[in-house]
Amino acid sequence: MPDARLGKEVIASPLAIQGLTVSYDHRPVVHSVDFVTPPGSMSAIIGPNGAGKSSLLKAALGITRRLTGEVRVFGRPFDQMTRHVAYVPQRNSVDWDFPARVIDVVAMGLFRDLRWWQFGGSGQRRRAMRALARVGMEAFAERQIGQLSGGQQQRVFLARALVQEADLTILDEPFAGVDAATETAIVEVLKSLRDEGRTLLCVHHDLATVRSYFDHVLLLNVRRVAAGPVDEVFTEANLQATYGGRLSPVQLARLVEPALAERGR
Ligand SMILES: Nc1ncnc2c1ncn2[C@@H]1O[C@H](COP(=O)(O)OP(=O)(O)OP(=O)(O)O)[C@@H](O)[C@H]1O
Repeated sequence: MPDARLGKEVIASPLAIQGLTVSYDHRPVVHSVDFVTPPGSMSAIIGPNGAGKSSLLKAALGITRRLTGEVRVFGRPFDQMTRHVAYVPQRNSVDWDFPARVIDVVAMGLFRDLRWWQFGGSGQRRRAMRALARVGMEAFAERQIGQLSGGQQQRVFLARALVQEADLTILDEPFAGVDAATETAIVEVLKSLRDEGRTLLCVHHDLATVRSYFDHVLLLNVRRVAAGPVDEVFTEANLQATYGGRLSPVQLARLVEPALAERGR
């Protein structure tokens, strides 16, 4: 049962982080962060290099134990909820030279749901092929993963998360190093998942696309600068605070009020 001490918002939330501090060698790289993702939302974690974005994700996923504070997935500890969470790591964190076919990598997303005698069944292959079709990669099913382009690799990773049919999907920089067409394709898939009521949380670096891709945002620079709906939180003052005043007034105007910047040309 969910912890009765926690508020209703935390119990209903796909991911609720309270007072989270992550430290390496006694140095906090994430400090006292509170953050709640609303159900059926697409949220971005934004912040400069070294702001603690990946460390926060690792804490949320139970990958690092160097933390204090509380992380709850639908009101429960992550360990009890792993079936409900899919994770798409950074593409460059994986050895793509490992000999494996695309279809096998995608089907691996199903393994935690299966008993050993169910491995290799035709049902799994069908589910993996459906996921590959959703990201436009069914023609590559038999290819070795080492023969794919960066954008194709990212689509395969997304397909691997899709077969899990998770309620919460966490993605670490899903658009890093992909071309515009692949980025658009990935965004469409993510938005369709959100429209099905699923929740997505992405580490994201491109400030220019925050407004069109996401509905909620966490601005992070070791500490939480602000969090909430993009319309309320993605403001000039909050961006300056997050990036330590390193964005020029022109950059800020374009990011915060793109329509106004367009008209002023
Ligand atoms: N395993 C580790 N041991 C020691 N320090 C670490 C470790 N992992 C990360 N750090 C440090 O923690 C800080 C936050 O790193 P993190 O990777 O979480 O930031 P980030 O916001 O994801 O950065 P980027 O945008 O560059 O990916 C950095 O100063 C980094 O050097």
